[in-house]
Amino acid sequence: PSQDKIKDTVMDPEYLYNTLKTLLQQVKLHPSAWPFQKPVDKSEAPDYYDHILYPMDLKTMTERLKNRYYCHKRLFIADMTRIFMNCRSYNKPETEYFKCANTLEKFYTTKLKEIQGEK
Ligand SMILES: COc1cccc2onc(N)c12
Repeated sequence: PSQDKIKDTVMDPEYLYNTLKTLLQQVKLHPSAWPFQKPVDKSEAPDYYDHILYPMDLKTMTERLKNRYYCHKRLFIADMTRIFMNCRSYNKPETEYFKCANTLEKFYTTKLKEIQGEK
């Protein structure tokens, strides 16, 4: 039993890492992910960083995952949610970016629930 305990504890970080890696990969491959692959370029939105204080993107999340920053699910969820919140805060509802955020968030939330074993 004690041996199991040790294995279980060790497996957790690896299990979390691999689960988040798969989820992030699926999100990055989604057709609506294109606006979020890299940090917003100032040349495309000169005032973006005046409005958005905590930018986030899928490339940064990939680096954070690799650096083992996501030691708990909630850290991953916080960064992913920020991508969508930033987009909906800076862009108007009728824009392509805003629509991509909603579509991608629906996909992401569905995948997350599958992992968490929710119905
Ligand atoms: C290429 O993505 C952009 C370009 C210009 C403004 C933007 O706000 N949110 C974005 N994802 C965005």
